[in-house]
Amino acid sequence: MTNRIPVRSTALGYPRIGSRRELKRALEAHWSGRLDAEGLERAAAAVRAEMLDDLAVLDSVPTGCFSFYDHVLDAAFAVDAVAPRHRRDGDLASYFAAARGDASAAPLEMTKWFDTNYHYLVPEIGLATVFAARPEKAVAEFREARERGLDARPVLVGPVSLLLLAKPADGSPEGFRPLDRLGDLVEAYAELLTELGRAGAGLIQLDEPALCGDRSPEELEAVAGAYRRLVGVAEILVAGGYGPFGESLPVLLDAGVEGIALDLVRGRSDLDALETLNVSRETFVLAGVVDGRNIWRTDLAAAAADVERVKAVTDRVGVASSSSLLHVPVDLAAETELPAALVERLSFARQKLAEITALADPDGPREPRPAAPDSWRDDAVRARLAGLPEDADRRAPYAERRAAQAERVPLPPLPTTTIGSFPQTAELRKARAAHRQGLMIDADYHSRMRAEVAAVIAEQEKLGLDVLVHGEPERNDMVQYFAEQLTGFATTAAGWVQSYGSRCVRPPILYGDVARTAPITVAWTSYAQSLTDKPVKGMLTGPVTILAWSFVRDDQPLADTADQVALALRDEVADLEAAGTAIIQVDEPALRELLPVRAAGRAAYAAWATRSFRIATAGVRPDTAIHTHLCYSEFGDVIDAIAALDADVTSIEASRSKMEVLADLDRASYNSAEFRSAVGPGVWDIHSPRVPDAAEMAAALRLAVAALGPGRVWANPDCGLKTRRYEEVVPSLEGLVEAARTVRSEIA
Ligand code: MET
Ligand SMILES: [Zn+2]
Repeated sequence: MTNRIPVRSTALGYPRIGSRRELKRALEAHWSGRLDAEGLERAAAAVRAEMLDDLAVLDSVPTGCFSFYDHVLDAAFAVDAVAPRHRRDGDLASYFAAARGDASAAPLEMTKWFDTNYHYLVPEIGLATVFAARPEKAVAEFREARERGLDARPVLVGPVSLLLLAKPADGSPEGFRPLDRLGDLVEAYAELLTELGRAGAGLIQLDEPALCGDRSPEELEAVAGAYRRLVGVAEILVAGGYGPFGESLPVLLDAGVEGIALDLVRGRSDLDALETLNVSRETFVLAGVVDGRNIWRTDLAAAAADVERVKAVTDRVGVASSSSLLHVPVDLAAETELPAALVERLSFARQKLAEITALADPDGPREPRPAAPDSWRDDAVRARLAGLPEDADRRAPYAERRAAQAERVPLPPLPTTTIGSFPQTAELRKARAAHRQGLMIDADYHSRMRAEVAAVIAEQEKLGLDVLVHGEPERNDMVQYFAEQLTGFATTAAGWVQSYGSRCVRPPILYGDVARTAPITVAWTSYAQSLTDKPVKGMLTGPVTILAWSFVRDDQPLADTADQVALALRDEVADLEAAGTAIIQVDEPALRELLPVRAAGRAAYAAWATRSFRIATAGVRPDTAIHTHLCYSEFGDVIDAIAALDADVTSIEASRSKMEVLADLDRASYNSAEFRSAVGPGVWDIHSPRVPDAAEMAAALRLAVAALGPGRVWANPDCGLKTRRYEEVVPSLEGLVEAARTVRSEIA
């Protein structure tokens, strides 16, 4: 080990889509054939140059965090772990084939990155995967930074996380786990590190976020072996970034890594552990005190105190972000419309770099974060929540509800419905843009949207669906739409955050107490209902999803914030019911996303998350049906929580995962004698342009009937139809109605 302090200030990673989403535009132009590979590379170089301009204020500059699509895919390509079906002429073509698929090959699966709304591509690793170092990207980006005279630090996803995030390649033998290939993979990493060293790299950062999850003794053994091998090759900084390293911390330190980057925002228990571990004063620790996941200004006094605690343990301490800054927008300066009191309390990526350098400067500012202004507080909401009866989240027993609902809205077995949205056509988006820019007056915009609702109702009547929707044409986004109409929320002009590939989202900012000032959706639902005798579902977004897809205040527990959102929704639900709506769907697609990475936090999460949903929904009469919808797979972990939502009908993603969810449902309280609620396992994968035929949807419905019993199955797609085109929607729904009729006649 060296005695120098290698890093005083750094970030673990940085937004890479361009401050004005330049890379998004270049990628989409390239994919549509309007920009050649050279043009794309020019745009990418400009984005990297902008990143380096920003990062230059740090004394150690992370490199290699640029990506054409995804950093996990970059790591797979850096060790040549490319599935045979994705190999094309040229690396870039192979890379995009893996990321997006093409006519001859399905893409890699995409899934959520820890408890974030970022999606990574899942590498496929098998016994036949041949690892080989492909250091070109890492070396080139390192050199780009060095040529500017910066002290550059290459960053790569580490080998253990790469394998833990991977899935077994098709055809792998029973029991094979990608981690079984760690020994071979580590040799490829050793070569990557060697090549980076040859190019002049000193410290190299390996991201091991998977070590922020629960790891078995066997996995820890593997971690120890891998790092003992790699520390001989380079000076390695291991970063996590999504919680505490916990049991992995002593393993990494024992393996002799040069340094460790701790997440002192979400992984504060590592700080306590560090104090008891008896580490050498030579240990190099990066104190991740600037939150990489949220947009609040850092409390510099509190952060400096944490840095001091680390300094009491070791002599080599640097200041860093808690995770990559990938999860926050680039620049607060782009927001000119936000209220001053909010701006003063915010910090986006560029502002966070300034906070990091300030904290690294012994004479830098140390002011605490200013307290929230009184105007952000709503005592009425607080009083109402405090006075909420203990049983405000409880409804009548399911059996009683079921009978009352069947009487109020008689439906055939296997009722057909959709999830809410109908296609957001180019024309609708144009109208919305014109309205936003002030080029279309409110009245014209509303009549345009009402005409769309009427068309969507007419289409559904023609198709013969049983439970209709208004189609959500008026909603720009299922969270932002509600955020715009609730107090305590702000929306940004340019606060884009990468969600996957070229896709970015603009999460609203939930800064204060939340309340509803007027009904939000009632007029739309009532109008739709006035056009048809069939029941029209009311359509709301649930409290957990609203939180998950926003930047949320961090000055009180998430549970309290969720309850405030729930109360606002409870009023909306009550107004829908008063307007005569018999079925109200409250979507919770993000229920799985906020599930804590470690098992220890999960029960508490499930308790508050499901209670907030029930607060939102339990105010209704027994004869009003509450539906919910979830659409990202891996339900196994949250199946009991889904049951605890106590919805009357749950529609759920099932077709991509080949109805596997039915097995999970079988284990859940769904099957308990007192709670046998209905389920709509999606029989049409709306994430693909493919039109399924009636026979295949009927086969899926038969599986569902066999698993759940005929009285409990609904027929519906996997998710809303907003991203699809009518050319796909109409024939698919025709097939769905036909499939339901076929299976209905079989069980009659
Ligand atoms: C991501 S879940 C989407 C649910 C919403 N009701 C829709 O149909 O679009
Ligand atoms: Zn969905």
